[in-house]
Amino acid sequence: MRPSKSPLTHTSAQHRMAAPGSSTTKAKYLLKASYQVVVNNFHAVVAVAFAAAVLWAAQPLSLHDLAGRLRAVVRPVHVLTAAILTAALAKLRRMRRPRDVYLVEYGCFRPRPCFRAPFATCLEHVRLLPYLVQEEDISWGLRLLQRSGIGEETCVPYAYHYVPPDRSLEASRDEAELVVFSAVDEVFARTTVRPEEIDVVIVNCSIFTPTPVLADMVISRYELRHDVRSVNLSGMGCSAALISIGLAKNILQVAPPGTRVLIVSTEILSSQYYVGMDRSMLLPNCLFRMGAAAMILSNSGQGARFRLSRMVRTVAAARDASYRCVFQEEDDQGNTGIRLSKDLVATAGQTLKSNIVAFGPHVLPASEKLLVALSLLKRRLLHSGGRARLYRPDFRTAFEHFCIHAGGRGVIDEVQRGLGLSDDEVEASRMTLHRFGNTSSSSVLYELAYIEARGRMSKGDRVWMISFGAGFECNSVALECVRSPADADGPWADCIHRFPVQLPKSGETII
Ligand SMILES: CC(C)(COP(=O)(O)OP(=O)(O)OC[C@H]1O[C@@H](n2cnc3c(N)ncnc32)[C@H](O)[C@@H]1OP(=O)(O)O)[C@@H](O)C(=O)NCCC(=O)NCCSC(=O)CC(=O)O
Repeated sequence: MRPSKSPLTHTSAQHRMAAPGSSTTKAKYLLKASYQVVVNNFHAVVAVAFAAAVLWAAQPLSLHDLAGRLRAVVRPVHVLTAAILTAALAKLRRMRRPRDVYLVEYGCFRPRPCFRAPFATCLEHVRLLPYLVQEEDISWGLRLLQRSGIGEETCVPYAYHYVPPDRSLEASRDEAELVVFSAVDEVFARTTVRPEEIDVVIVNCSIFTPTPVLADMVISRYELRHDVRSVNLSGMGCSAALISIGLAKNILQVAPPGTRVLIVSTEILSSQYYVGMDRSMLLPNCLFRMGAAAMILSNSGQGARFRLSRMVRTVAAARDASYRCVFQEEDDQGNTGIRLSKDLVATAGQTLKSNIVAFGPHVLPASEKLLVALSLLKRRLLHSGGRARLYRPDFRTAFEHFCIHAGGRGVIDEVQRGLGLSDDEVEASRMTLHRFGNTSSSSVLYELAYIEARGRMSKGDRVWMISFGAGFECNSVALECVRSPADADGPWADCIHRFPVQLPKSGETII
């Protein structure tokens, strides 16, 4: 059974439809709604006006006279030619259009409670480690953890529970087998697709790239066909799930009908535990948690859950500061880790801006595009340079749901501010960060699962997935729900009744 909508939170659609209070806001609301209806249905409005004008002009004529005049002008051969031409044009258009691509189903790894890393455990664990000796650094880490948006239920791999952490290849492989196979088992359990029906496998994992690669590990475990194609993406950070989706989409648009791609998105943490003292490199120990998601994509819509529409990638690696934002390197003592720059949040904001400049025109309705164009024109005409504010398009007119990479509280704050979203609209991201932590590339799928587990996804709803990652990249994917979920199972099954939870205000510490 799908849980009912919380009385405290409403969906973005409900939020937008809420009746405004005062008469001025009511008038503004009506004006905006009428503007949107007219501009977004411009063709229909013109057609209706034209038909009305014709009818008005033909008013003195009787129906019989009108039919007679039409017969005199339009011959059967004209009608036949027009019908053949229309059918041929429609066929040509269909042939030239790339094939539609669908997300058939997805599944996420749900960690068992034995993997939990509550704050008290982290604190005790870190005090037992031989590396972090400064009490000052320990309290800094705890403060950061408490303010990061991460909750008490997030999970780390077995390797992190050891003192000292087990950073061996074997530990990483064990973690990979656990999270990847659980996610793939889940996606197969949720569809009628069988492993032997998979034609292409794409696995993305940034840090851990064993030989043979993780894609081969999946092929071996599920005994996929000998002619299966495989791709393994590494080093592409937290935005790699959407990169994999983009790659699958490109393949499926030219592949024979019925082709299926299995995508696995994960980050394997075991070998990555940073044991030095550099704070920028300690940050990933605080933020990253275990997770994985598997997806089946196809160019056949049979049984599919979502249709993919636009995908836009923005790669800012040409700018040195962006390139070094998420950087794997050795510290002064030779300890390897990922350095997260203090500029990351600002860089994410800038890259998002470039991304929406490219993405917006494809997804926004005409009413929003017109307002952007008018504000650009105003700036030009007034020669005001940067002084006249550009209109910020309202992406809530294009999407009902937002899945923003749960990179950290700062990242979600920045996107919420940049896009002007309400707390309800970023709820899925904040709750995912709270319950599962930063699970890297798979986080957007946990967010999609949250929206579905809350019973908010309906047929026709549009979803915007936004991810950020090393490079530095900002990627966007638009999806449209073609079938709502049969159940609310998935990674949230055992805890959704407790969500949304009240989060500490930014800057507040708990202990
Ligand atoms: C970590 C935070 C929750 C902390 O927020 P706070 O509200 O506590 O305030 P704050 O920003 O002033 O930070 C608190 C303390 O941490 C320090 N601090 C913050 N960021 C730091 C960094 N990158 N390196 C070193 N120190 C850092 C500050 O100097 C300050 O220290 P002092 O207390 O001494 O003054 C937030 O800044 C945040 O969410 N940042 C973004 C996290 C991030 O980079 N996520 C992306 C992960 S990468 C990813 O997801 C993509 C990928 O891997 O590809």
